[in-house]
Order: sequence, then structure tokens, then C-alpha cells
Amino acid sequence: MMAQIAKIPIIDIASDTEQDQLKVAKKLVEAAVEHGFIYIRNSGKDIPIEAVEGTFDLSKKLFAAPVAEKQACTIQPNNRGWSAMQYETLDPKNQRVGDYKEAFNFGEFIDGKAQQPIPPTISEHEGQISAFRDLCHGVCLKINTLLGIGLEVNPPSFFASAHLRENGPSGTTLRFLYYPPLSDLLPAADGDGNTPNEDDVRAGAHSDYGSITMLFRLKGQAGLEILTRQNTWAPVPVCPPGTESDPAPPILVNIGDLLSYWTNGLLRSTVHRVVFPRRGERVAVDGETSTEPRYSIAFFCHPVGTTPLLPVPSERVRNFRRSEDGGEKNNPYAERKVMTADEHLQMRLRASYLTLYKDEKA
Ligand SMILES: O=C(O)CCC(=O)C(=O)O
Ligand SMILES: [Fe+2]
Repeated sequence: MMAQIAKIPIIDIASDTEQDQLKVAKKLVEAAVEHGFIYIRNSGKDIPIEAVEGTFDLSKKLFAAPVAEKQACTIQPNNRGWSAMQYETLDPKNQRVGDYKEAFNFGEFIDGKAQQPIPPTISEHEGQISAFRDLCHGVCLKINTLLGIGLEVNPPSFFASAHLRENGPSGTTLRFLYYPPLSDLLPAADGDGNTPNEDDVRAGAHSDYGSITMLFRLKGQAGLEILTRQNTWAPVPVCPPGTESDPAPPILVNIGDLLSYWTNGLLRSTVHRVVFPRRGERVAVDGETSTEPRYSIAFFCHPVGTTPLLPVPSERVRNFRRSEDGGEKNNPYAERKVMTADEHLQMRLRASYLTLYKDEKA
């Protein structure tokens, strides 16, 4: 059966008139409520196309670096560094083995300098990575501002202010991701035992841990799926109809758990995953394949770590009854006791890195 492609609204946030801003803000909120995923058109105005391309080039270089270089930057309990193939398990309840991916997390930079070890292969470019992170941060503030306006939060700058760097450190992370092709994982002559089977995934089903995520993908590289309200998996095309002639694929933005907490579950933190091509199945999206290596870049926005996750001052949020929506099934975390943004992040990281925190006290 042909899987239904996800119907995700496409929004252009580049306009600067105030009237348009309110309209865009309302559209953004509706998309966040209905889908939890939004395509943000990328005309190159907010994030230059060359900046995206240059960052993908660095990502490819980084993952191709000698493994000893990456190992020397192994991920630490502060969530920075290199996560090796199958080290992370995003859906531990349902996965037999870890995610078939490698990842590299960049925390904050100070004056263009990383505050963590960087593989020598790319270290001369750390200023470029820092600049890309700043560009993403700018868009993150813009989207959070629009969400505050659209939800009529009092004051509307509520979400954006919570993300200002001058207000304190946060879990914000720029992440490079690499998913090897299936052909690299087929049994070696001596059988190394880590060949994926039919149910294994490139990234297990999960919702994101922060406020919003901005995802950059490359044309032609399939694999991302979202769980729809009908509980079916729907592929998310890199270039949805209408954006084919844009200079770059749209930035895929999704609502994470924190905005769901902040809004009583009104904004939807949608579950998603990355899959291998299924044997014998036709391509889900025209022009896309998942047999090749796949690269993506995610920018996970987190508010200042001490931010309490309480419903925000907004009439619409106050009036929202989660039970009417069934939203709690989609995001079980929105139900728990009040915690801070940092406590929430720690809880999620401990669940998906099965060994990283084993020597630390809970
Ligand atoms: O690589 C992708 O397309 C999605 C990755 C993802 O969902 C994540 O890292 O949270
Ligand atoms: Fe994700």
C-alpha cells in the first residue's frame, strides 16, 4: 500500500509588515496545534543558502574523519560531542538495537570558539559552525516571537525572552546527523552481527526534547516519517509541492515537548522517526530514495535551563482542555509534575543513552 504523504502547512515568515506578521503568527499557531510540524520556506533571507550548504559540507567531512578523531570527542553527560553508530536509542521500549546513525552535538560557542573538543579535521572551521548556530538561533527567536503573538501570550515576547542567551545557559544544541546506507550494514563476510532487520530503524520513534526543532535536509534523501492523528506513519517530503523551485528546501520546524508543556498540550509535540527503505516497497515520495547515505542537521532550541515548565499566560492556553484533543497520548510527558527545562532534558537524555549516565547519580 502506498503510504499517505504528511500534509504539513508551508509558511513564509520572511515578510516584515506588522499586519502580515499577525497573519503569519496565526497561521503558524494553527499549524503547530494541528500538525506540530511546519515547513518554513527558505528564500535565503533568514539563513543564506550557502550557509546551509557549507554546514552540510563540514558535516560530511566530520563523519568521514578517522574514527579515532571522533572517539576523542565522545559524547559527555553535558550532551556535547560524538555519538557513535547505535549508541543512542530514541525509542528504547520498542527497539531491539540502537539507532543506525552517528551524530555530533555542538553546545554553545563563546566568541566563535567551541566549548568542547572538535575533531582536527574540521576544527579550523569552528567559526563557521558558530556562525551557523547564530543564524539558527535568530530564526528560533523569530518563530518563538510569532508563536507568542499568535497565542496572544501576555506579554507576546514570553517565549522569545525565555530563549535569550543573556538570560542564562540552555540545552540548545546544533546536531549533525549521518545515517549510513543499508549496503554498508549488510553482513560482512565474517558477520559482525549488527545488520538491521526488517523492524530496525535509523532513528527510533520519539518527540523532541526542546521548544522547537529546525531540521535541514538534502534533496532526494527520504526517511523521515511522522505519526499522524490517525496513528499512521506518513513520510515527510524534503521539498513539498510548491517549493520545488525555491533556492533551497524549506526548513522543517517542529514543536518539541517544552512548548507542549508550556501550552497545556495545545501545541502538538508530534512523534516522528527515520526509517530504512522497506524491502519490496515502492518509493513513498517521488524523486526521493533512502538507499543512499543520509545527512541531516537539526537545531534543537531550548529555553534557559532554569525556566519552569508551567502553562503560559494566554487565554487560549487556559481554555484548552487537553482531554478533548487526545493530545496526552501523543505527548505523555505533558502530564507530569512541574520541572525546569534542564530537569526535563536530563530525564529525556537518561532514557535514550542507555549507558552514558550509568555511573552518575540520578
Ligand atoms: O534526521 C532527521 O530527519 C530527523 C532527526 C530527528 O528527529 C532528531 O534528531 O531528533
Ligand atoms: Fe527528532
